[in-house]
Amino acid sequence: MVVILIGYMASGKSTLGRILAKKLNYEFLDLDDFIEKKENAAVSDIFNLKGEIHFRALETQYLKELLASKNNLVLSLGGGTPCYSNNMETILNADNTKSIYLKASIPTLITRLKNEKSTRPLIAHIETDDLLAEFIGKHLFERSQFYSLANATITTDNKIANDIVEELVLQLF
Ligand SMILES: Nc1ncnc2c1ncn2[C@@H]1O[C@H](COP(=O)(O)OP(=O)(O)OP(=O)(O)O)[C@@H](O)[C@H]1O
Ligand SMILES: O=C(O)C1=C[C@@H](O)[C@@H](O)[C@H](O)C1
Ligand SMILES: [Mg+2]
Repeated sequence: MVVILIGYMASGKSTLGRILAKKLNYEFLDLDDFIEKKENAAVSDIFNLKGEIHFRALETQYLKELLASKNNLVLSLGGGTPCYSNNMETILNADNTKSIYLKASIPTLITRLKNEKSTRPLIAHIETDDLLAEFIGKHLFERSQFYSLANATITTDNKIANDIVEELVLQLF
């Protein structure tokens, strides 16, 4: 099986994906990290030097490659992956694949992202906390239509990572 973790920036995809993979004895890949290795460049540099459209094309290309070639894999997507190039359709139609939306509330995301803006090119330039909060609210609203297509949704607010992973396992088997 390929388990795909979906969610907004800072929803916990990378953190929880790593723990889940260990528990299942599956390989773990983070799509952002995979792109960085393949392209030998940081995601923020790809955005800044070649533009978001180029990044989205790479993201779709590597997502398809991984879905076609891997099994026993936990794959954490980038925050925007489900929202471009019919990627959600690709994921839902892939064989032996289960997608899970890690749903975090706006206040939780704001708290986390305030401290972690610099590595995330879509928000790195937002200067004040108020503007960041406004951006996240609107952006999450636009993206929720894609995220909520996942096979299952798990709310993550006020839960410790290990408990969320227990819930994830219950959704899978
Ligand atoms: N359940 C949790 N409780 C508290 N903090 C958490 C939890 N899950 C993740 N975090 C923290 O939230 C931050 C974001 O987590 P993580 O990097 O895993 O998110 P992500 O979804 O992979 O983000 P991105 O899409 O930007 O790669 C990290 O500092 C992580 O330690
Ligand atoms: O939410 C997004 O669109 C992004 C999230 C990150 O995981 C990276 O894929 C990149 O910074 C874009
Ligand atoms: Mg991540």
